[in-house]
Amino acid sequence: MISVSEAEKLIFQIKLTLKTELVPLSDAIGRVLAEDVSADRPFPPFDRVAMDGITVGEGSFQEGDRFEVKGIQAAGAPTTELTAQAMEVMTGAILPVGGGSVIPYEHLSWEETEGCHVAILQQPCKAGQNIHRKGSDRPKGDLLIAAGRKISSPEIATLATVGKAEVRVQARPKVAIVSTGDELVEVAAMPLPHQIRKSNSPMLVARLAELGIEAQAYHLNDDRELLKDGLEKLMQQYEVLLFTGGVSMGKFDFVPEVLDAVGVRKSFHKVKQRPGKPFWFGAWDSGVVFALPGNPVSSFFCFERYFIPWFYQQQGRDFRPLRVRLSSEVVFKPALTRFLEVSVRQNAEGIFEAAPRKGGGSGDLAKLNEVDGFIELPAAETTFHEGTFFDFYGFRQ
Ligand SMILES: Nc1nc2c(c(=O)[nH]1)N[C@H]1C(S)=C(S)[C@@H](COP(=O)(O)OP(=O)(O)OC[C@H]3O[C@@H](n4cnc5c(N)ncnc54)[C@H](O)[C@@H]3O)O[C@H]1N2
Ligand code: MOO
Repeated sequence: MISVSEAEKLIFQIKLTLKTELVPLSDAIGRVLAEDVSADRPFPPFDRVAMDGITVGEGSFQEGDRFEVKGIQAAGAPTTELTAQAMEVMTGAILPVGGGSVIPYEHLSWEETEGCHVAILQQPCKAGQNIHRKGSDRPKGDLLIAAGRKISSPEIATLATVGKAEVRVQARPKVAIVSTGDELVEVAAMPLPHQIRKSNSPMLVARLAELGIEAQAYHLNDDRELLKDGLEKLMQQYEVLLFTGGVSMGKFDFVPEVLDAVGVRKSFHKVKQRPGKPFWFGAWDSGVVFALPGNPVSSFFCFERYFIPWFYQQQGRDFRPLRVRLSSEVVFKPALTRFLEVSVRQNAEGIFEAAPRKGGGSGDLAKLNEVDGFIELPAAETTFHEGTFFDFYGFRQ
């Protein structure tokens, strides 16, 4: 049996070659950028008027200075030339030729003299004020976003402004979830006394959807031949197979031997952890298998602890668990890493406090409704003191 950190290391060694694809900008949110994005023009692309008011010629001016005002430069109108001492200009307009600074309406009073509009300055005006100079944010060709960034709304704005109606992003891995076990029936079915409804696949499909992955769910019964045939077909179509169940010591736990029979190379079977000890992991040339233990809490926690960080790594992103403070002492004797269910609240000082939640074992899926995630208690210790910080794997958004 290997440790959690050894398991993680072996998992991280497996790298998929993710393809890229073009998607419309409207579908790019949450995807990972697969191209560098540079400024197609200077930012801003012209000397941009930054306040509604008037533009006057070069130089600085004093309170009481007077300007004859003629004409108006609206946003969206091609540039014009200053034909008097000043021209009205609107925010977002290109600065008229001859304009040297912009004085907002709030700093002006007005007079009508012999058919002329005259603006009188009420405050001093600095040379060049209220002009957002061409290229002052970024020069043309400047790298704005490097490939590998997860696209959020600020990136959408940048992509839009450089004209990316279509964006090259990393393709998502093709993922199948395969539940196993003859005791399992469909969600809509009425189970017989010895049966239960499938809950692991809907849970994992939902969790993958939160990660932006649309996974397909399959079920294979506890039969070597059926498992082998099913597995061979799935390996043709998918890059990631998430098995649940059938990996421990039972007489019908055929998953490890069938994976071996079809040529999936085992990286490890069994990890010094609770829950999730019988976790199996391996890969074939173009894909990877996470064979998660069937108990719902074990399946879920192994998915959170191993699949999600691995998925981040495939995308070139860092996965950093939040550090949280244990709010009461915990004693755990076996020499296993303990993934302990906790509720987490931020206290008045801004620290995240993790309160352990007692409950059943790894079959107690109802308990998951009452927790926010789990903390990882290292195998080397048995007493975990109040006030100590641990890594937190949260599953609520
Ligand atoms: N002799 C031993 N027995 C067991 C060991 C062991 O080390 N030695 N480990 C125990 C631990 S720990 C776990 S975890 C389980 C994992 O076993 P399997 O991966 O083989 O899972 P199953 O036996 O198929 O199922 C376990 C349990 O979970 C329920 N289950 C399975 N799939 C689903 C699903 N899709 N939705 C809802 N519930 C599911 C299943 O009905 C079982 O009750 O093994 C222990 N045994
Ligand atoms: O490792 Mo199992 O998940 O304790 O029931």
